[in-house]
Amino acid sequence: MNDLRAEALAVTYDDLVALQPLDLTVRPGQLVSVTGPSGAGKSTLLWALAGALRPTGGSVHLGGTALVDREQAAGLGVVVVPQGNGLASSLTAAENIVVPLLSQGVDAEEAHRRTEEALAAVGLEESGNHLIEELSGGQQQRVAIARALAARADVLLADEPTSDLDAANREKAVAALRVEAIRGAIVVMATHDPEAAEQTDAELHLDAGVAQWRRPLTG
Ligand SMILES: Nc1ncnc2c1ncn2[C@@H]1O[C@H](COP(=O)(O)OP(=O)(O)OP(=O)(O)O)[C@@H](O)[C@H]1O
Repeated sequence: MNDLRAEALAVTYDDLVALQPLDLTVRPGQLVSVTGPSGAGKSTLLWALAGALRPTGGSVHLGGTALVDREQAAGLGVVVVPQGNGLASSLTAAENIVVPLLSQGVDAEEAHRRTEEALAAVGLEESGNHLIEELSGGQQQRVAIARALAARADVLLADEPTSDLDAANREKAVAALRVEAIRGAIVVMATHDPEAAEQTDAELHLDAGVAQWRRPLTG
């Protein structure tokens, strides 16, 4: 698998500099947290890494390929767990996971197997048939994580994936992200949660768009 590399990546919204030029390389197998206060630029960085934002400056590459838009990045295995989960509320938890897999051409049996495994990884093996609108905020967040797990991403970008979770479920969610890294994925998680950040390999701290390593990546 390929490195994810940002070079002089910068984002400005009108007059607001949301992300100052940033160089970052994350390798397969690494789990990195992005921390910082509200408005620091964490989501902006994740969306820029996801190819969803056209940066004002710099570039993002996955291996030798520049990420130019969200569709292309998704096709290269770049998966996002968005803040606010992005699930279809009138579908069941399992349908939210299985439908995108089927639309990507994953064989039906394999799609259902991955869905069951992913729901189990976040402790929701009993909730697959519940409509999203019937689930709590924390359960919905876990479904969003499960959907990303089932996608078998090369790059998994999770925006505050544990914000609505209690301690036990947070542990499970971070453990599931760790398993993704062990599988060989690049995993970047924005978080406000110091305990979740502590469990990652490195912590990049953002403040007013300026990034500094609190714990740098090694290896
Ligand atoms: N689409 C947009 N247009 C204009 N300004 C934006 C836009 N999105 C974000 N911003 C601004 O850019 C800055 C960084 O926002 P961003 O959402 O990246 O921060 P964050 O660290 O993820 O915050 P939070 O922890 O609250 O989610 C903020 O000042 C925000 O108001």
